[in-house]
Amino acid sequence: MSTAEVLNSQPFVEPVTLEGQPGLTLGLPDGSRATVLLHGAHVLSWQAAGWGEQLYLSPAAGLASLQSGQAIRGGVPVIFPQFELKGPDTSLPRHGLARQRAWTLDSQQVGRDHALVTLLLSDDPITRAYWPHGFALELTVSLAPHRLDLELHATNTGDTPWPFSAALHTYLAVSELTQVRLQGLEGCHFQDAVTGGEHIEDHPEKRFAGEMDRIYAQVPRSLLLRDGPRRLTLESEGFEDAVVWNPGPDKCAALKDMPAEGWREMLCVEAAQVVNPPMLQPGESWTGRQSLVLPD
Ligand SMILES: O=P(O)(O)OC[C@H]1O[C@@H](O)[C@H](O)[C@@H](O)[C@@H]1O
Repeated sequence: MSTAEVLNSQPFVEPVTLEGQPGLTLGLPDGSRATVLLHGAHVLSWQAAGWGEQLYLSPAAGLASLQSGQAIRGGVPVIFPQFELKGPDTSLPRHGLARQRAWTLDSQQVGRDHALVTLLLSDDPITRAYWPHGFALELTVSLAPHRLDLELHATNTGDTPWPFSAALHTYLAVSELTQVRLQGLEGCHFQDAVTGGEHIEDHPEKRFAGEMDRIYAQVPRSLLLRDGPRRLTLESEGFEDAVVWNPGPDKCAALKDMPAEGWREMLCVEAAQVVNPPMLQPGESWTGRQSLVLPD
C-alpha cells in the first residue's frame, strides 16, 4: 500500500512544515484534517469532511517570517496567563505568553476514528523574566468526524499561588460577516470594549455589521453559529465566559497582518476565563475545553 493509501485508510498524525514552521497534521479517512504549529500550539486549520475550512487564517499572517515573541493572526491563538491587557498581571505582553512561544510535542495517539496530539509549554528563563512563576500548560487537539476538541490544562508547578486568565481565541471562517447569526447569548451580561459600559444581551440571535468587542460573562455551555446552511455548535467546559470579536473595517485596515477586507470573512468566538481569574495554588490544575461540532 502506498503512503497516500495508508494515510487515506486510517487516522494519522504526521509532522509537517508550513512556510518553514514545524507542526503536525492530524487526519481521518473521511478527509478531515487539522493542522497545529509548535509555535503557540496554534491550530491553524480545521477542514471538516463535507464542510471545508472552518477557521480563518489571515493571508497576511506572515508565517514565513514568524519569530519567537510574535503572534499569528487567525486560527486559534492560546491566551495565557493574561487576556488582552486586563491582567491579572498587566506587565505581561498583550494576551500573555503562550501564543508567542515554541511548544513541544508531548504525545500523539490515533484511534479507530480520531487523531489526537498534546503539546506542552512550561516556564523557562524567558517566561520567568516576564512572569516569575512555575507553570505547565498542555493543549490537547483532538480530531474526530465533524468535530474538533481543544483542551487547555494549566498546572501550577511553582511554589507560590498565581491568578490567571485564559482563552482559546478561535477565529471562525465565515462566508460573509453580515450573513452570520450567533445564538445562545441572550440574557448574558457583557462588557463592551467598543462603546464602553456593561449591558445585558437582549438578542436571541446576534447579527454583525462591523466592529464588535465584547466579553460575555457566564455564558451557556453551548452556542450556535448559523452561516447559510452551516450550523456550527461551540461547546465549552471550564471556560465561563465568551469573547466575541470582529475588528470591523477601520481597525482591520490598521492591522498589518490582515487584508483590508479580512474582517468580512471572520468572527472570533472565544472560549474564555476572563471575568473571574482563577487562583491556582502550588500543585493545582485547571482545565478548559472548547469543542467545535458540525452536523453529521
Ligand atoms: O491583536 P491581538 O492582540 O491579537 O488582539 C485581537 C483582539 O483580541 C480580542 O480577544 C480582544 O477582545 C480585542 O480587544 C483584541 O483587539
